[in-house]
Amino acid sequence: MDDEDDAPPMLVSADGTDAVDASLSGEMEDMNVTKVPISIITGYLGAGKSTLLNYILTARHGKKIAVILNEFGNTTSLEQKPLTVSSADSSLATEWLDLANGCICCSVKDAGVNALESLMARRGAFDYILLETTGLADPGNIAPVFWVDEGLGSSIYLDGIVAVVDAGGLGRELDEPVGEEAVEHEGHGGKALSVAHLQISHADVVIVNKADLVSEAQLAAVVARVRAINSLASVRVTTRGRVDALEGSVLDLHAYDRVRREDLDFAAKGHSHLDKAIGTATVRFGVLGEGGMGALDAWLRRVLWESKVPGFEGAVGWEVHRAKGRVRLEGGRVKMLQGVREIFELIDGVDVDGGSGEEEQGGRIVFIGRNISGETAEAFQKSLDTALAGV
Ligand SMILES: Nc1nc2c(ncn2[C@@H]2O[C@H](COP(=O)(O)OP(=O)(O)OP(=O)(O)O)[C@@H](O)[C@H]2O)c(=O)[nH]1
Repeated sequence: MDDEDDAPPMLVSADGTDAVDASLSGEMEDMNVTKVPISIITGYLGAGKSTLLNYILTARHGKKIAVILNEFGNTTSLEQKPLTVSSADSSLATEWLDLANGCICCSVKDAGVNALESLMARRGAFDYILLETTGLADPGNIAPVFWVDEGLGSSIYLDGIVAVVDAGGLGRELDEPVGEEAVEHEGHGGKALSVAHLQISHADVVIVNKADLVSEAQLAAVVARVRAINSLASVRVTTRGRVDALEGSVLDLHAYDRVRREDLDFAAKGHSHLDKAIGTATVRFGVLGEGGMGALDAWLRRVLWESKVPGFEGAVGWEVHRAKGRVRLEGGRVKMLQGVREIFELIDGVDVDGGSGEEEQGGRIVFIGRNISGETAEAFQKSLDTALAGV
């Protein structure tokens, strides 16, 4: 939070003094203030999503929150037509409830982006949006709609994805998915992938809920399993969704517009092999010049857009769910990489870390996804080394 990466740009007057034109600063404020954060709450059936939402809505946070309970479970139609999901009855979008803590809650039991657009027409009435998905939703299909869509992107920004898991039931959901729960059967030498895997691998925060129903040892095992699946996410243990501090732990994560060094540190320290279906690969590289940056960008396109590891075409059966990284450029500039599935973005950052630590002598990218471990992870590194050699 106190990372200088996140500081708003300073306004400096044309004559070089620090004075800032008041009207200009007012305008800039207006532009910034109107962007509303949206957090996506996913989680398996009955894991405690509604309980967490109720807790958030009644907690003290001084925010006016709009809640959308939606039917994004049908991800296929959303994927095909992200902006034309129709709302059956737009009148449902205006049911406002006053909550005891001054929070205004608008519950939209509706199906998609149109609901959000009609919600945004009431801009000013709320300053945060929580979207609760159905238990079977795949967040990898939903996140890009809010993250990169131009129309919505100008009024909303994706703050983070929160996955709620049931401490007692998670093992079975991961290991023995049945029916719709099993999204991918074994193949390419990998393990079956469940909806629970997908929800955890895409999450920025995982809430391990129903802690009261398991022993300390079971709880520790579940937390370790979650960390093995997603070493980039932070993990919070709760009973009835009662998270200690909401801001920074569930709300206001800024998980898509910043990448702090410590975000990558944990993932880079190696990962346990408690889960066979989802793995982590960390690639490292030196400080890049312009040519190197171009080569990295081209390599990322091959990997993320075409699902190919250049030079290692035999490496198949893997898929990237989440990618985060920091690239150090000559001259002290930093670029931050954010990726969900095939979509990625390289955002300008500031080199606040100064490259002091050993880890930060160059750049790092962490990939999380299906069958990404061992040989595939090695192939990623060797392939990138070749791509960057001699540039
Ligand atoms: N013992 C215990 N029960 C919990 C906890 N959290 C939620 N529950 C109960 O578990 C049940 C399911 O919780 P919900 O919050 O409705 O779960 P959900 O994920 O919204 O469920 P769906 O919308 O059906 O997917 C409810 O009966 C809750 O009261 C917890 O930490 N401990």
